[in-house]
Amino acid sequence: MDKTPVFVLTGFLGAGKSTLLNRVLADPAFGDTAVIINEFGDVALDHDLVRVGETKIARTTTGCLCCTVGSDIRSTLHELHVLASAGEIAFGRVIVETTGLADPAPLVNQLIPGGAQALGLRDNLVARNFELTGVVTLVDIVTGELSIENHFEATKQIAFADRIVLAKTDLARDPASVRDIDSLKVRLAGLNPAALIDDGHQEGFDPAMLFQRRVYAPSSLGDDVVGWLALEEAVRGDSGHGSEPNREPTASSFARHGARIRTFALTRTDPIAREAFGKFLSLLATSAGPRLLRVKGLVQDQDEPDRPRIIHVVQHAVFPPTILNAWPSEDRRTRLVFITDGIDPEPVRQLFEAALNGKPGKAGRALGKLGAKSQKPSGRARANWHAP
Ligand SMILES: Nc1nc2c(ncn2[C@@H]2O[C@H](COP(=O)(O)OP(=O)(O)OP(=O)(O)O)[C@@H](O)[C@H]2O)c(=O)[nH]1
Repeated sequence: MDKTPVFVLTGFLGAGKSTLLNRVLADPAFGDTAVIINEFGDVALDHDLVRVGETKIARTTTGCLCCTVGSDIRSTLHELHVLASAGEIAFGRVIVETTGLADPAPLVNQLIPGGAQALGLRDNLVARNFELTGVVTLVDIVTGELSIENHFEATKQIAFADRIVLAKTDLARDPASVRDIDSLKVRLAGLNPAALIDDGHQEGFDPAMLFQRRVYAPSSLGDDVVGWLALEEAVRGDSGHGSEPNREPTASSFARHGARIRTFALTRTDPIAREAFGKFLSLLATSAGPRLLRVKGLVQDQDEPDRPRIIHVVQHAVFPPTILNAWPSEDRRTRLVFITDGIDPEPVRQLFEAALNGKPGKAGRALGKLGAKSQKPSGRARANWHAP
C-alpha cells in the first residue's frame, strides 16, 4: 500500500505560508488533506487564521516544531494514523506548516528513511505509513533578502526546498522592484540550484501542483543539506532533540533560535479604537524595523466589534487587515502575538497602552526604551511596498 505523502510547507516569518495554504485548501481536490499547523507563541492563533473546511483535519502543535520535533511531528502523525485506522478520520495527504523560524533539518531528519532512528512502535508505524514527498518554501520578495541576510533559518529553509515559491510578487509595481525580484531569483538559485522556482502570481501558476506526490531526495539538494542532516544525527544526543521522545513540547521551546529571539503576547478585553491601534502598529514597525520579526493577531475593533480584524506585520511591513464576518471561536479578546529579535515585551506593552490611551509622552518614552535605533531597512526593503 502507498504510504501517505507528507509535505512540509515552510518559509520565513510572514512569508505567506498560511495564505498559500488557505488557497490550496479552498480547492475541493484537497478535501482529503490533514493539516498540521505549528504555533510559535503562548497564545494560539494560527488555527483560527487557517480556514479548515469540514473534511479537513487539523492538528496544532505548540512550541517550535524544530525544537520539539522528536516529541511532536512523529507523535502527531501517529495520532492521525491511529484515528484513521479506527475509521474516525480519512485523509490521503498531510501538509505540515512550520513556524517561520523553523530549521527544517530536524524535521526532515525525522521524516526521511535513514534519518532519525525509530525509537519504538510509534516511530516504526510512522515510518511505515508516511513518506516525506516534498518541501515547499515560500520566499517573500518584500523581506526575503533581509531574512536571508539576518537569519540562518531562512537560508536553510531555501536549501531544503524542492519547490520554491516567490510570494508577494503582486506588490512589485515598478521596474526597480522587478529587477530586485530577478536578483533575488539569482540568489535563490545560488543557495539551491536544484529547486524549481515559481512566481506565486504568475499566470497559470497552480498551487495544487506543489502538493502532488513526488520523490523528495535530500541528497540531490547538495552537500550542505546532506551535511546539515548528518549534523542533526550528531547533535541529537547532546541537544535532547529526539533523545526524549515523549518530552512535552512547551510553547516557549525555541532553544535553537538563540537568546535574542523573544515571543510574547498582548491581550485586551475591551474593544480597540482603530486609529489609535494603527498608530501603535506604525510606530512600532517604523522604530523596530527588522527586529520586529512578526506580529499577528485578531483585533476587536471599537466600531465593528463583531467583525474581527486580522492584522499582520512582517518586519517593517504592515499589511492591510483582513476583516472577518464573525469571530472564529468564542474567544473575542484582542490577541496579538509578537516574535522579535532582541526586543523586550515591556516597552511594547507600554507603547500599546500609551497609544490606545492617547498618551504621546508615555509613547515617546516607550519608544526610547525599545532602543529605537531606527534601523533603516536596506536594499529592497527601502522600496515603499506598503503603506501602514
Ligand atoms: N500582497 C500580498 N500579500 C500577501 C501574499 N502572501 C501573503 N501576504 C500577506 O502577508 C501577510 C503574512 O501572510 P501569512 O500567510 O500569514 O504568512 P505566514 O508565512 O503564514 O506567517 P507566519 O506563520 O507568521 O510565519 C498577510 O498580511 C498576508 O495577507 C501575497 O502573495 N501578496
